[in-house]
Amino acid sequence: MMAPAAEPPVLALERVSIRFGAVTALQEVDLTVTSGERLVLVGPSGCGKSTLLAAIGGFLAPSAGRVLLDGQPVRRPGPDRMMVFQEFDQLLPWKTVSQNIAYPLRLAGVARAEARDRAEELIRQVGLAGFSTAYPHTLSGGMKMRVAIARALAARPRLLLMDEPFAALDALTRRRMQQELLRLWQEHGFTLVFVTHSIEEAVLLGSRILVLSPHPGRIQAVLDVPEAPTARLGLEGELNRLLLPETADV
Ligand SMILES: Nc1ncnc2c1ncn2[C@@H]1O[C@H](COP(=O)(O)OP(=O)(O)OP(=O)(O)O)[C@@H](O)[C@H]1O
Repeated sequence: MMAPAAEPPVLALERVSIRFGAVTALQEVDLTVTSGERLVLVGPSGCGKSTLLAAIGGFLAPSAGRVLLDGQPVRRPGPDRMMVFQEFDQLLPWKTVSQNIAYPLRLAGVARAEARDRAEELIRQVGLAGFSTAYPHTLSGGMKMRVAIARALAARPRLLLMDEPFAALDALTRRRMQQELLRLWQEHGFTLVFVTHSIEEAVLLGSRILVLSPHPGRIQAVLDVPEAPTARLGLEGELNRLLLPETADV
């Protein structure tokens, strides 16, 4: 009997290197991400996390190697890879909440009525019912982040790419957004690549954690996140030792 074929990865990086002049930001990174995974990238400042995300997004071409989405080389940004940043000004200030969410759909050729319906559905799902016609400057930082997430999910991307999305939020809002992201993941089952500096956030949100080491950026470790809370605490300890070796025993 033939073994069942393994599901092809949504994303594959094959020996990806990225150089900026004399600086090698990433060196020969190999990685695959399967459908529904929540991959979190951690590592010290300057290790290449944002560079890796930009290459997946199609904003940066690798100096060597390939980035494949569903087996096809990534050459440019596209609505199949929606990006969420930490900046509060990532929304278009002259468009309402609903228009901000519908805009990328319209650009991707979705009909006006369907774009509006999808926007309204996502507005409800991220807890912003009643704010469809509000403009970004009237919203709090947390609400703007909800709009950015709604906009990304409305496009039904193959990959949701998030670059430290909650880093600029206050601690309480950050916690709430983390829980809501997990809830949205349960509803939508999207595939997530998430960059953070926070070990706690990585363990909370990730199903797998990739640790990068700097200069040049390479994969130092790939760790599965266990379900059991005690095992998760152990993983936090392990990540602390990997990322802060000099302070691990203090
Ligand atoms: N456009 C660029 N031009 C030149 N060098 C760059 C550019 N972008 C990134 N770099 C360099 O590449 C390396 C990786 O940067 P990157 O921003 O990807 O790291 P990071 O892990 O996201 O850092 P941080 O956690 O501080 O955001 C750094 O040495 C950085 O100086």
